[in-house]
Amino acid sequence: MLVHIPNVLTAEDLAYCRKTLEESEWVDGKVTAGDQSAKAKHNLQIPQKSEVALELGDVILRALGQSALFTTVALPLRVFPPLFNRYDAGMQFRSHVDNAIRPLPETNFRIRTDVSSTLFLSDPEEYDGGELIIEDTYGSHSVKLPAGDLVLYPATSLHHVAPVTRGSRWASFFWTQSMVREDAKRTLLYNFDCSIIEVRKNLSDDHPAVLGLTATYHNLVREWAEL
Ligand SMILES: O=C(O)CCC(=O)C(=O)O
Ligand SMILES: [Fe+2]
Repeated sequence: MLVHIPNVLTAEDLAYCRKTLEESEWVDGKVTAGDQSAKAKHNLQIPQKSEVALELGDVILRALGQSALFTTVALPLRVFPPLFNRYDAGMQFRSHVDNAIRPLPETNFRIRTDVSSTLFLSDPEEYDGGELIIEDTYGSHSVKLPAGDLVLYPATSLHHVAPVTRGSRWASFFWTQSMVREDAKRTLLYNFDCSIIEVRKNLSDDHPAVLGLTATYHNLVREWAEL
């Protein structure tokens, strides 16, 4: 399931991220790529362990923590520290699938990448091209969002970033290990949750239908969650 979450970053957080990134040093993006994707990847990144990446990553993690939609869509167990990339004119990231397992920097932990995310830091008017194109069983989806908005998609998807032909596209990207590994199950839970929210607009919280649906939602999570 592909989900767009608007306004994950406030205007202040966005301005702070952009200003800090403007003053930072960028390196070749191949540093965090696997073997196949290194050949496909032509962009720049902020070094993963730099203070800037850690500091701005925390700004983003804090914002995600306040997003009920992120929680209900991703059902996060662990979120990889956000990374930052940039495509200037002529840069692109050809078709690839993200690595399944990623070591968490400075720890002995690894995460399984279930959900991939891009948080746009440039507005669509600032560049041409640079669409994130995601393939699924229903075809290709082209994503180009306002700065501060997030897209989540299954990490199992083939995807690419189209060549930027004018300007520069800046983004943060990261992966989430979900409590629910399968996209199909996460999609069912998300749709179920949205329907409960709709029902609660018309029925009181102690109505037997609300109680029953809420109990079933939690019991499905209990059935499917891996912690
Ligand atoms: O820049 C993006 O939107 C996606 C980046 C990407 O696919 C990756 O780094 O694996
Ligand atoms: Fe990717």
